[in-house]
Amino acid sequence: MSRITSVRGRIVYNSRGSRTVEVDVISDGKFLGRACAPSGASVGIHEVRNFPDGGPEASLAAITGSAGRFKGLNPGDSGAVHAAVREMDDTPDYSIAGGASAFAITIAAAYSAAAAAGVPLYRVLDPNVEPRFPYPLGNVLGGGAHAGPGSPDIQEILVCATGLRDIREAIEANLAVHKELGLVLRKKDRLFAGGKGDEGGWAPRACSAEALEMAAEACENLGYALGKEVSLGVDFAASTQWDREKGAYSYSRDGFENSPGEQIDYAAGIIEKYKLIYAEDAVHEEEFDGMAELTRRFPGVLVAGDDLTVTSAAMLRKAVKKGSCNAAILKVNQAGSLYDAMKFAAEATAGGIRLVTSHRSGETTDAHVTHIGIATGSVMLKVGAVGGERVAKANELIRLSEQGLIHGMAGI
Ligand SMILES: C=C(OP(=O)(O)O)C(=O)O
Ligand SMILES: [Mg+2]
Repeated sequence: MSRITSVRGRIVYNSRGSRTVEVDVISDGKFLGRACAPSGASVGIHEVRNFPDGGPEASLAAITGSAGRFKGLNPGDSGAVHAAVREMDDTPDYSIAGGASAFAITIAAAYSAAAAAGVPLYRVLDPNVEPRFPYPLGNVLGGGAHAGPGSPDIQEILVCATGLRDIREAIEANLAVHKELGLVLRKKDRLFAGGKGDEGGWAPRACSAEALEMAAEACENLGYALGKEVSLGVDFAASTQWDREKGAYSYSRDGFENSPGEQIDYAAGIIEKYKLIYAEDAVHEEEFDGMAELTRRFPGVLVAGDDLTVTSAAMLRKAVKKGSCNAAILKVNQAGSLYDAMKFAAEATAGGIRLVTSHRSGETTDAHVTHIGIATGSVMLKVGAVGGERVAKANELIRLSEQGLIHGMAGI
């Protein structure tokens, strides 16, 4: 059995050019596992803290100070690695070391175990998984917290080739829609300079309604019938619009306000008009009942929680009890430790909730999210469409397809 022989952290940079932590775990003096922590921009109130007071440097100090705790552990024993992480920081929200430290150590350890065993990471995460390719869910247009003023209020317009059965075709369909949408935007707005949001989706000066129309037009120009070969999805990230004092959703760019009831009808109207396959956080993160209404109204759509469920088993239990979603985003750094995220995944699957494993807006070039999506039986992989840190995840799907060990696409 392999044993961890060293743990070392360093400060590197994420896709926003911000400082983050990366960890190297080495087992048996030679098997390297490396992981780098991402960061969100639209962060759920119940997520763990990514960094403590003192920022990435404080996380690095915690990693360096605790490196000895991990020595001698089996890198593939996620429970033991998690327990050592909890000795480093036993606060519920990782306020001492930051969730980024827990994230990077636990994923780097799993990678080191995979290197030692000579198997893909997804096999270490679940040795019994019957692997399938999750459908890539690509951000083609960004707004909200991911793009500058003047961009749409809704955060993400997404595309997913749910009608295609080949992973390369599914990736290429997303890329084709992204390209075509760039052409549509240039045609409609001669001043459009090709700006993009944090996740690589175009960030035009347009309201949400115009943005949705142009995304649909791009799909149709390519000959895709919406809801057939290719479907649209939306991450409303509605907590960004929610104004608690007013008790209303304020769409300041789009120029309207929605009461809580109107917000449900607004989201329902978009789901119907554009035949969405995927609708995330359509109401704010504490509105479990509003989410439940949408879940009841649209059983054929993935009505997903992200800020609602924050990769927390406790929040998920509440959502399941209330029927607030039929799908949930899995972002390891919302939970901090990979161990807790995998427990969340198991509980979601047992509760009939479909999983969508996701990147963050401030990403890294790592591709572990691809393996986590496969290991958890996720139906979709929300990893963006373009940008080096986004295609890194799609390219890992292509590499894995060459091994011939993954049989077909996930059933949505
Ligand atoms: C990926 C997302 O953005 P962030 O990482 O900013 O939370 C999201 O909200 O789904
Ligand atoms: Mg989201």
